[in-house]
Amino acid sequence: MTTYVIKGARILGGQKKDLLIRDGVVAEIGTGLSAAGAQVVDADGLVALPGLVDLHTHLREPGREDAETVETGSRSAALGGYTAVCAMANTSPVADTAGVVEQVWRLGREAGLVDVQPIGAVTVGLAGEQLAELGAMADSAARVRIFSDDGNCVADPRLMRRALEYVKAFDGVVAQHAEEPRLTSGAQMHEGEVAARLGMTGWPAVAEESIIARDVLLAEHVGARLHVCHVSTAGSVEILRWAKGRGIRVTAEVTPHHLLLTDERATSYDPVFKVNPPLRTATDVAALRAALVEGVIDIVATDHAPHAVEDKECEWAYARPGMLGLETALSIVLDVVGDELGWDGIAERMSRTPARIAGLTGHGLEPAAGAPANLTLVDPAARWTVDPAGLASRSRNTPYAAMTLPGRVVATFLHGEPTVLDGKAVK
Ligand SMILES: NC(=O)N[C@@H](CC(=O)O)C(=O)O
Ligand SMILES: [Zn+2]
Ligand SMILES: [Zn+2]
Repeated sequence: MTTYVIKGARILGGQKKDLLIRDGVVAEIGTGLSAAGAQVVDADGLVALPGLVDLHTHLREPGREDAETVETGSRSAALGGYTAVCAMANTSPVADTAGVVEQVWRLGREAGLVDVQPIGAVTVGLAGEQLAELGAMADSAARVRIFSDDGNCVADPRLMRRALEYVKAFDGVVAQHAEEPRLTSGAQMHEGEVAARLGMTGWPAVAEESIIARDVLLAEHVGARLHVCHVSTAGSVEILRWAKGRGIRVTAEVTPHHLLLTDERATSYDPVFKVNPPLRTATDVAALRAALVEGVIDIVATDHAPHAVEDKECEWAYARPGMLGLETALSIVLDVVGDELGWDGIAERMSRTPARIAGLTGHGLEPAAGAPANLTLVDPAARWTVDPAGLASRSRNTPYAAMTLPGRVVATFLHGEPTVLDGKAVK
């Protein structure tokens, strides 16, 4: 293994330090460091963050390798500054058995670009009828701790209760896609003024909020951990604030796109803006930003949802919901709440807290002597323009095409080896 000396990176607290990286760990941290045969990485002007952790990524393998593979999604993640991603279970076949989660976990190891932590399905085939073999997935080599039917809501309250009871035994967590399906049938976008103007069927905020309200009460009743995926409304924030005030064990994520974009984008009829839950109003966006800064929403998760051209470049009504996120997440977060959060807040919401929720002990750690060397170096002064064709993802469905964004990932280190150097993937 190569030894690296990262020279003059700004670490949290603002000091400039050198980091000596050897045998997968930060061996030394100080000033004027050098080591025989070491490769020097000039980090003058760069900020060192703990490697980012994404709690919500769709990698599409097995089943839709034309849209993304574990390898291409992992490369996207590394370029976005991530060292770990949690891979959602809505693959084909669904990740509802020990066999499938172990396959995804193994593919992640083989790609070696980020740590891929599979998420297991809550119900067999995401059908919402029968609990999947949660215990077997937890005991497998993939050591699954997060369970989600994401894409679908676990709508049956009795199944949701049983899933919460089951995962409590091994301190697992159920990550809910909060969408009361009876309130969203045929929905195309956020139910509101814009949908009325466009004549599209709406997805009302209450479809999300009613499930979150129900689930925090179930989590309280059971005493188990609940995680709420992609929170998108101001009302959801109020329910979460109430639940946290009561001491209910609930965490929540918001996506970069829900922090930036609104339902006005649908007026373009460009399906790149079709996503689940839908883009909401400017009032919702403001509430989500404030909740993330305050900590009512714990983390940013990308909900990176690659889709093949034929599933996205078609009429709005037929397009699949979802958008890319891994390569742009940090820049969007810096753009919308960077000043309020500061670097420590960014590290908290994009690395430390997601690592803690997922139980990924080697991630989300400050660079310190002896800690696993999972870190990312960011140039806060750089700006870059998003070119869909230049992304490492196999898909092209970014809503940020041609936008110029702040902050560039210059290098990412995974277990002491670079996956990204000079802003380019190493392999
Ligand atoms: N977010 C989306 O719009 N789509 C996701 C599913 C999901 O996250 O619900 C997908 O798998 O494409
Ligand atoms: Zn979802
Ligand atoms: Zn998702």
